[in-house]
Amino acid sequence: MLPKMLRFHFTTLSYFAPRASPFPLSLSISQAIPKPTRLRSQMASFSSSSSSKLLFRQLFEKDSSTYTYLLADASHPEKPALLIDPVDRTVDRDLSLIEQLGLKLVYAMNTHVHADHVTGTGLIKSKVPYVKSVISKASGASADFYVEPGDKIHFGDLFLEVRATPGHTLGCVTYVTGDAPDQPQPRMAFTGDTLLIRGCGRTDFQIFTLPKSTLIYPAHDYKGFTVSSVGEELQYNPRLTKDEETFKNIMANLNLPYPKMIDEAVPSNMVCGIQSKAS
Ligand SMILES: N[C@@H](CCC(=O)N[C@@H](CSS)C(=O)NCC(=O)O)C(=O)O
Ligand SMILES: [Fe+2]
Repeated sequence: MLPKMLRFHFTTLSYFAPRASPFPLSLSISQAIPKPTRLRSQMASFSSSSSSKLLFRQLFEKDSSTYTYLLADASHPEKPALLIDPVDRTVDRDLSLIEQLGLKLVYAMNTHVHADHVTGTGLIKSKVPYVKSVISKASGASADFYVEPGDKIHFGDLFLEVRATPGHTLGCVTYVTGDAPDQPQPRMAFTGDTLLIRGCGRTDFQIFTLPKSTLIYPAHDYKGFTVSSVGEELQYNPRLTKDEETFKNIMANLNLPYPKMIDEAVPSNMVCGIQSKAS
């Protein structure tokens, strides 16, 4: 299993979204489902602004120890925002915060199909109809837009890159802040469950091709950590610093309990959190 997880999956986009986008704020996504869509890879035109334009919040859902991340381009007139890995039971809290901050939520995204909680994306869409849900094509789940490795998700002048980081689930992706002059530095990687702080769901070394200064924001933490970096995890992650055989042995003997919500969470998350609707 491990060698497969180490493979690189970057792709060159072969087609792009048309310039006239029906999507609010002229963001990158312009095609609608039902066909899986690709995101425009064109870079946003750069201004001389600094990384201070990124508004960032790390939110926590205690029952599943899940982190939800809020990112927005605070310098853009419409303050477009996105949520990564929202949880259904904290949707009202998240939407209230977004309103208080004067942001316009445009994307509700998942790093993967979660097994331990129901995603908030469907509920968010029912409350804020113009929000579009996003998940990887490889996840097999339904959403408004499907991303693939190498795609870029623009919000205002900022964007996230999509990296394939399978292992925990086949369709796990990591969303990474752009490597460009006016993008936030250090880079930030939203790793889902692929890489946890001093742990992992399943490893994927693709994350470790990022600069050591890259900040790591996983989907869960069970020990009280909030953030790490590629350099720290390379040095101190008790699983990923082992050789392959030892790693396989550790992962085969985690003896984690069956996630309490898996029977409800996975079917729901395959349809964006609401079973009666497509997305
Ligand atoms: N007890 C929790 C489930 C905990 C769990 O299995 N966490 C997953 C990520 S959520 S799919 C995991 O990969 N954990 C790795 C670890 O080392 O803990 C519940 O019942 O929901
Ligand atoms: Fe998970």
